[in-house]
Amino acid sequence: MIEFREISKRFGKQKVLNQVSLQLEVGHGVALVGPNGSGKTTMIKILLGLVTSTSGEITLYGKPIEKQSEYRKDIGYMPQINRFPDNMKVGQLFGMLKNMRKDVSKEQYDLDLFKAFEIGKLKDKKLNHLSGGMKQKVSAALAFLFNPQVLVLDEPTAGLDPVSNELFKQKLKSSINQGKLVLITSHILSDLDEITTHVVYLMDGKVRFSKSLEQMKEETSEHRLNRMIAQILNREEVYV
Ligand SMILES: Nc1ncnc2c1ncn2[C@@H]1O[C@H](COP(=O)(O)OP(=O)(O)OP(=O)(O)O)[C@@H](O)[C@H]1O
Repeated sequence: MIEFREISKRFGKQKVLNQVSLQLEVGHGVALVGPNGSGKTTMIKILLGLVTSTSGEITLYGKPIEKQSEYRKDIGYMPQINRFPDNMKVGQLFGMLKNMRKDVSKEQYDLDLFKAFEIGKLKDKKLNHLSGGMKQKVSAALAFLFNPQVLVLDEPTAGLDPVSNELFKQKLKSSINQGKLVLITSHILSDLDEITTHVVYLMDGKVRFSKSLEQMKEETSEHRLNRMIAQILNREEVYV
């Protein structure tokens, strides 16, 4: 569905992504993991058109995204850092975005997280008065609101309390089961355990490995994501 074809990115002299090729399919829960600074957020931003690649291309259903303007509408995005308009109230933000997306009817809205996180109760609160976790909840509810086929979530669980974290994971699980594509980054691997169907491990701007969970389970005989990843990395180091 989405293909990264030899994507490279330089910031000045620094090569942040080095010929990254990757295929992402509907119905997959893809965990994009790797050390700090390995290029995860940059990959996501290139996919969303927020940063331009130095070379390579990304295609959606075989067509380069550069030539499409509407493709972003089908991607729900939760950024690592939320930048909401300071003086706006929560209710006003939802109202404004609904007005901008007249292409989606009310019946199509996905209000599961909006309801689960009780965002309605926050409608008169100013966005800059929200706590970090509340902002994450607003951001999560917005990412799902217009029922996109693809969800791109950059460290979405940071700051969520345990109950909200669980509600969020269940929502991700059911979205993947419904055939959506979820691309998620997190350093908290236990948060990814139940939702991941594929792991892409990025290191120094290169894909160190990209495997399905089944493949990783078979190769390692482990059940937890952190142990599987650690074993695969250790084993590869021996052979390098
Ligand atoms: N706008 C920018 N200008 C210059 N360098 C940048 C810019 N954005 C990112 N970088 C650099 O690119 C590298 C990769 O950053 P990126 O945010 O993609 O990493 P990450 O894997 O998401 O890291 P983390 O796990 O810490 O969130 C880092 O060295 C970062 O300093």
